[in-house]
Amino acid sequence: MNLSPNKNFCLIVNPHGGRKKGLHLLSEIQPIFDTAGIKLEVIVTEFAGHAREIAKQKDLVGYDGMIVIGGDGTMHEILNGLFTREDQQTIPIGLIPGGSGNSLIVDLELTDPVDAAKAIVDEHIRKFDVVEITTNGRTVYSFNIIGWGLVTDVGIRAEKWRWLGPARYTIVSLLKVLRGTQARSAQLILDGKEIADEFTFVMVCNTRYTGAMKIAPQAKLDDGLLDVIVLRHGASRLKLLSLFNRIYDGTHVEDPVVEYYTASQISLTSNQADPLNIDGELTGTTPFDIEVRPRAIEMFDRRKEKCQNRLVISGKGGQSVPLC
Ligand SMILES: Nc1ncnc2c1ncn2[C@@H]1O[C@H](COP(=O)(O)OP(=O)(O)OP(=O)(O)O)[C@@H](O)[C@H]1O
Repeated sequence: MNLSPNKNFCLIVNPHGGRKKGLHLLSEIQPIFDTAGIKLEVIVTEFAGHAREIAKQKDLVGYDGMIVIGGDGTMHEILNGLFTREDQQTIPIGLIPGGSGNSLIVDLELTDPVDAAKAIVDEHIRKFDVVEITTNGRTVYSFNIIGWGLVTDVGIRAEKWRWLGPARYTIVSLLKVLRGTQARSAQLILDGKEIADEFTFVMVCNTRYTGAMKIAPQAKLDDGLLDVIVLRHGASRLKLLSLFNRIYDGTHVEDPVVEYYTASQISLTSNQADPLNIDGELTGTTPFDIEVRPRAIEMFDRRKEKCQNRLVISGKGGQSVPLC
């Protein structure tokens, strides 16, 4: 069912995301909203952090939703703006892929901007989990991943090589593996269960995808759980390269060196203050504490809400439990 006429949406477009086609995308999708009788108030971001400022401060009264044209970085800003509003108001978010990675949109299978726009017009609203991270005495909100170790090393280098486009993550990951990965000692606690060891990386995932990589193939956006991928230190370069090859279809998790857990409360303390990769942004350091805020954000999706089962996993075993 289409949105009834006279709906008003605020549309925030990042003209610098991805291949800088945000404004072009806007002209492509605008007719879909015009035809549906939906009024768009367009705001073009003028600086990094502007989307966050808008989401935090804009008077939301009279708007039926907020549309975002951008990538994971822009979505991260919107989420953190919304969740730190003084009036605690919220609004359904519609995402149009205008970045490089677009992890959430890949999860939702809405990588075609026209499909993403139609999902908004069709008004299928779903509630998704939000991740609350406490790091350095401040709170950061995430919808995608919290990465530590190799994952952050890749993010730091990839940021310097933005000119390579989306391929930068793959190229940098391969180079890091070939040069040899660093061992980091840490204590990881998953719902009270402690794992103390040397790790290559720990990745806490809310989405299945991070960019085009299917890092957490079992992850669900609305199950109140996070999927944790753990790689302890010690795997050979050859093993890491073969795993990297399998990360795109998610079969890396079938390898015994990859541990896969689900948890809703997670903390990690390492020997030194290591940087974190939160939704692709390099922000915060270890130690950190994580908690899920189940189904705390409303988003437009192609599908309507429906009750599903999911697999709750610890190490290598698992059991299927209903979500609702
Ligand atoms: N007007 C602007 N000038 C410069 N930077 C901007 C502007 N508007 C937004 N930004 C910044 O651009 C950064 C990148 O945008 P975004 O994350 O949407 O795209 P991306 O990095 O290409 O995609 P992804 O995060 O999906 O890989 C964001 O972190 C945001 O802060």
